Amino acid sequence: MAASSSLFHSSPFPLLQPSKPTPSFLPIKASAASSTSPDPIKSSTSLDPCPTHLKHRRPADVNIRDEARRHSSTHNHQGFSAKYVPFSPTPSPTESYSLDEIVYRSRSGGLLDVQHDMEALKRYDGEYWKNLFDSRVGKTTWPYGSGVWSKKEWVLPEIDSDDIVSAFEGNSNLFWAERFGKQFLGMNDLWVKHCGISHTGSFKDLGMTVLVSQVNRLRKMNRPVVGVGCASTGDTSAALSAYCASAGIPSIVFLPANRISLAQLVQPIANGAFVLSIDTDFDGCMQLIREVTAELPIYLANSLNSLRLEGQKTAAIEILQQFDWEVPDWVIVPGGNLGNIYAFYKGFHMCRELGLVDRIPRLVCAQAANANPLYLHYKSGWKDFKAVKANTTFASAIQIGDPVSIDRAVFALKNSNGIVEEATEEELMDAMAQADSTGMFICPHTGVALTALIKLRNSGVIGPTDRTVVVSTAHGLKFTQSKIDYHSKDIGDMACRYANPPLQVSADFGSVMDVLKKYLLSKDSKI
Ligand SMILES: Cc1ncc(COP(=O)(O)O)c(C=O)c1O
Ligand SMILES: N[C@@H](CCOP(=O)(O)O)C(=O)O
Repeated sequence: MAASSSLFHSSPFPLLQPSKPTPSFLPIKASAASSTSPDPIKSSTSLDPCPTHLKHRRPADVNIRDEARRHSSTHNHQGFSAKYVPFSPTPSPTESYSLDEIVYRSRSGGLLDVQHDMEALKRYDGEYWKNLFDSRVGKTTWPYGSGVWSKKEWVLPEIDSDDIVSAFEGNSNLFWAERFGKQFLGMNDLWVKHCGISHTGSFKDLGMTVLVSQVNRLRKMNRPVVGVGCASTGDTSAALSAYCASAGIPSIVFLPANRISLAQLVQPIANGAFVLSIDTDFDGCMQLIREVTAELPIYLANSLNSLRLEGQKTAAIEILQQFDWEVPDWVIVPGGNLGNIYAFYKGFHMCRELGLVDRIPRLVCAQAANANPLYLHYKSGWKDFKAVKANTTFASAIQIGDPVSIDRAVFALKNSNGIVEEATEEELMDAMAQADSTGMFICPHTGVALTALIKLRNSGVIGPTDRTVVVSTAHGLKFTQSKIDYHSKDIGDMACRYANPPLQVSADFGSVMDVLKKYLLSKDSKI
């Protein structure tokens, strides 16, 4: 097939070092150096009745999944593998589980981690992986068009592409926060990784595509998985229900009643999930789903399940890729159940171990002061961890007092020379409003991360020229009520200093002209 041979070239990368073998299943970038795969854009002209890129199009009755299926039947042995091991700096070599087992905890009751066969991955050097990942960005090739599955060999190497449930998530915008950086922080190398500009509006899509794909595989293997369930503060449930709906798998979500935004609540409802609104907080829901999934054939979709983090870690790899594999100095991540901070660490760490970069950034985990168990733990010098009762916060998705991934987060922070910061309600709402006033439209959790940045910048820990990435975890449109409250100055004990309420004006030309002149004068002294 002309189309598949250009997408899945079977010859080695022309530009890669000859000492390393090149697996035949990997696609290559169309390159001017290749006589068989001319650059489709360069070789077509606007006068050509049938441009070259159309001549190379797959036949009309073939879709991208069929194309991948045909390809995998000829190249089904990749040689890479992964398994569950107890989460530990030195995992016991005697305890491990296949990813096809349904297991969330180690024998001792501790967390699990997905361990890749690093020796197999190391058979290819850093340049190789960089070229491979770069060659897949922005394509429609199944499943590599996804920012997660473009790193498939590092995520779930053994899954059949046909079992993958993907919305081509990832590849999210790394936004240069030019005005926010200059105006509020005196910084010119500040970036916001918009993980929330995504299929269901949060970074959870990155992990959920992996988890639901594995569930799809398990169900095809006739494993006892009738449905998939989670406890949620609103984003995990949205992602779970969307991915399950797209694969026709039942989803069950436990939501803390009256503690998530309306936009988040409507997502699983619209996607056909079985939604339980439970009169408790997130920690209560988490406890319940753990008990329920131990009894019923419901697969656990929270980040306690280490599969999720395999997808989430690709956001870290993507950041490096977007900087042409240069390492930023700082990455700031808002933390709740604390899976994501470890996922970022793991992504950066893998890139260093496999030779794509030579160091990792310093990580900052940012918490709401109203739900700050990690911050308190950090401030105590990592003494005994104590769960807290999480209080209401505008950053409602991180209103979590007993995070399941506490051990993973501590490990990530200790190994990245990391820092934990906190944000009061006023600080996080002001930061969100300031960011919005420079053209963003962020969620309150991103406001928490920006507050951490502001504090670390003011104290001089983060320097004016440090390249810094703030991870934005959800879309601001999910949290409009918090913005309405702020801009209406409708929040007790909060000055709402950056509120921008609409002006009521009567419907006559004179009144409208008066207010407009006043406004323009305030903006431009030349008028
Ligand atoms: C929008 C948003 N930001 C941040 C977080 C925190 O992520 P994690 O629980 O992995 O720490 C969550 C969920 O917990 C979230 O939904
Ligand atoms: N913010 C999360 C809380 C649960 O986190 P998880 O990563 O363990 O699923 C949510 O949106 O539910």
